[in-house]
Amino acid sequence: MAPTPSSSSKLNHAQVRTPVSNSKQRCLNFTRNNPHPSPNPNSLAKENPPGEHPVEVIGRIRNHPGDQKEKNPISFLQITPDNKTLRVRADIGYRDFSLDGISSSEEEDLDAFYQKFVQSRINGVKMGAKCTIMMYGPTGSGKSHTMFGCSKQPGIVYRSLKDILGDHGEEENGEKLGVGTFVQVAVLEIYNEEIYDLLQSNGGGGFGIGWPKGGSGSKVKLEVMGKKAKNATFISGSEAGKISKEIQKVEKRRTVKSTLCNDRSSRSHCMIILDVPTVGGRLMLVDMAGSENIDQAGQVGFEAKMQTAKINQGNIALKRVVESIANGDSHVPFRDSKLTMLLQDSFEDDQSKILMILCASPDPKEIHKTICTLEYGAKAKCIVRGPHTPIKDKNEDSSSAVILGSRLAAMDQFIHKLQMENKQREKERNEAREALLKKEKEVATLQALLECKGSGVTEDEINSKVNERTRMLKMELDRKLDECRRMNEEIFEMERRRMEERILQQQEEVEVLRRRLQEIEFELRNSKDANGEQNEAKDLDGSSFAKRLIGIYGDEVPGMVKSMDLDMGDPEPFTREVKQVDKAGSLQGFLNHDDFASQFGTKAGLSTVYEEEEIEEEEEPKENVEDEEVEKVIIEEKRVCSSDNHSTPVNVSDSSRQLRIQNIFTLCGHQRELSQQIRTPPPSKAMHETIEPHWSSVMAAASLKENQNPSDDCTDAHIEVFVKWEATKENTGKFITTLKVIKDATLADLRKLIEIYLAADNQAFTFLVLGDPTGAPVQKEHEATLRASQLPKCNNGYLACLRPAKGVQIINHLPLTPLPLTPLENKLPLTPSTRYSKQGDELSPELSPHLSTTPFITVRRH
Ligand SMILES: Nc1ncnc2c1ncn2[C@@H]1O[C@H](COP(=O)(O)OP(=O)(O)OP(=O)(O)O)[C@@H](O)[C@H]1O
Repeated sequence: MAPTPSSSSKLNHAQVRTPVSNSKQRCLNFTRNNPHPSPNPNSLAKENPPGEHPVEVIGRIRNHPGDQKEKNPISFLQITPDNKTLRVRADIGYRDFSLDGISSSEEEDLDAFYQKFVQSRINGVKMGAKCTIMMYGPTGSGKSHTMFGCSKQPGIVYRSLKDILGDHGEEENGEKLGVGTFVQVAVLEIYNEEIYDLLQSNGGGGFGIGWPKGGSGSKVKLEVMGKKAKNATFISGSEAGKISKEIQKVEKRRTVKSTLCNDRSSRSHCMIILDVPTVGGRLMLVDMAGSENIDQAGQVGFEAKMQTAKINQGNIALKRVVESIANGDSHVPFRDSKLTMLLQDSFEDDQSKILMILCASPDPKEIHKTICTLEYGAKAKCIVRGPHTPIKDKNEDSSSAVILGSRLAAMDQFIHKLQMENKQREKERNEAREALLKKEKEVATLQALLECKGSGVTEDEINSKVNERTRMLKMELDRKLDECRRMNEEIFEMERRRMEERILQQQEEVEVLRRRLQEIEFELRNSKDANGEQNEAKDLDGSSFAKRLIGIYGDEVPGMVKSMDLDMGDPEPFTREVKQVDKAGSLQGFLNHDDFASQFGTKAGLSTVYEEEEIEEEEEPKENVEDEEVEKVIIEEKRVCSSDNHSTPVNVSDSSRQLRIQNIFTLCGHQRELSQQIRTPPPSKAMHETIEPHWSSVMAAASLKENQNPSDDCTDAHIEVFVKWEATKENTGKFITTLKVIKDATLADLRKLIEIYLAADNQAFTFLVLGDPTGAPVQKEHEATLRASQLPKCNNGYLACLRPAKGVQIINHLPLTPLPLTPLENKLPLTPSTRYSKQGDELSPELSPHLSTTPFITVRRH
């Protein structure tokens, strides 16, 4: 075939496209451009000693496709640490494939891969070796990517060129490169079982469906002659860059088509034949079409299916060739496909080596294809080249016996290898089975244990424990309950005893009191005898009083105990002092505790309220007033019992004891009667001096004559004033008290007394001038100018009517709730009602109800 002038003219001297026959071209270049003698083929033959494996198989696992990377972070492919075995894991188990090397593109990029597995081969080619590098694998597994690379990383083709020709340009190292190495490159495509010369173009014609749309013209079909493509065009050159560019251009002319497996699936096998004529080296780079089957490729239609079938024809033929060589078949079907025809030399030439790169995808969906690819590679790896390769056309004289012997030896080796592998697998399987059995036993043991533990034993244990615990808790609870009960009983018993003791103590006290009273009664009787007839009535009354008292306390009234209990707990006991004032208004004195103690002993201290009963005795001569205790006015005061307030300190315990008893009497109202019988000692000087002279005179004159008939005490010097509230719709006009004051006492003086009386109630009031038709209240500033004797007269006394200040309610002196001493109160022999009932006709009709409803007990406040 004549060279194409046009193509020749386009290229420089180093890049000549010369469509000549292989033999011619080789011969030409070898003689013309090789100044150095080619390496001795025998020396290369020595590098491939008989019986060695001419096919080296390397696995390359591509990256995870972008979208699947995160979905399948763990690949089903596992590389052993020695990088020689690839384990394919499936649900049912795994399979190990022993290869000459395995590389994962995630760990080793193209550059690393090339340096590790390819570069040494290329260096051999540079030195004159023959090497075929084949990319085998399913579509989309990265064959083209590894072979041609991408924009970022050049593939094996361009790196090889660079390694063989060097990195430098011609201008820089022209001398060296020009003289040294140059290469001839042919680019062929096997598509549809036709060989096309990608470096040649028909300039416009087309080959129909499948041809590149952007191509500048139709591709030139080549015939196969022997084991070579006849008239294939070569690019000759020593500049790697330029040649690479040319290859890049024609690479795009490859037939590609979008399939289900690959957007730009190579529908053809691409073969780049790179001769290094100077040394006789040859590099054949084969990027095979995808090894997928027709269905997987998703081709529709008869023609498309035919295409796929034809593409696969090359793969299938190659597979058969590999198998038959590996099997030592007498006939190797090289002629079954154009691809195998062109690769025949690679397999048969003793000096030729094959590097088969098995491309696989880490996608688990591709597991089946991956396994097929690896099986294929494993088989290729088993190819053994005998000491005398049966290349008939070279060694016509070789005896068939020798060939057969070497093949048998290879077969034996292969079988032995397989047997070893089988043994290894068997061993592994046995080990795995043993491990499995062991695990199963363990599981069974654990299960048995679990069942054993899960049986009724545990339940019984739990139940017994629960019962035990419940019993213990119950016992503890019972014990605690018993303890509580015992404690309760003890406390109750203790309290009972204490109460009994108290009662006994109080009974004793009452007994003592009773005895003392009897003594007093006795003394009184004696004194009565001495004082004549006048006192007789008193004695009688006194004796009756004493009898009553004894009767009352001898009765063991429950209320009594109660009242004493109440008083015992009083932290600030109050004591009463009696100011006894004679009719002349002179202060007789206070009854202090010492006097009480001397008179009644330490156990009893009674504050007494004098009560005049003998109204008939009021006409007694004045001169006898001092000697006789006839008319005594009592002012009742509350005072905190403390040592400061007394001239003589009192023993605290005795004092409180006295106070308690005194309070009982006070509450009972009997102390009046008691005091009636007692000769009141003169007031202490200190006390007497503490009272302001004028005020003391008023005070002395004033007395709370609750139980006394006012008429009894009216003298020339003193007047009696009945104090009551004004009767209105809301208030019934209650009687408050009767005051005995000196005649000159003013309303202001009265106010003071009344205020003392009402102190606890704190009720503001104004005096009303009764008799005044307007009933006008007396202005407070006028009170000092108005005399008590100017008040309206009433029952030998005077009536002071008080109007409560606005908004102030009159407090009823009667207790709202009955006191605990009600039974005793009810026993009081003297009540105002009884007293006034006697003389009710003497009282004005308005005053009578007030007086009758004013119980004496109410005037005592604690
Ligand atoms: N190792 C890799 N790293 C990054 N991308 C890769 C790698 N291998 C393949 N690819 C990408 O995957 C896609 C398919 O790869 P490629 O064309 O090389 O597959 P193939 O085996 O040649 O398929 P076919 O047989 O159909 O031609 C491409 O886009 C390529 O860039």
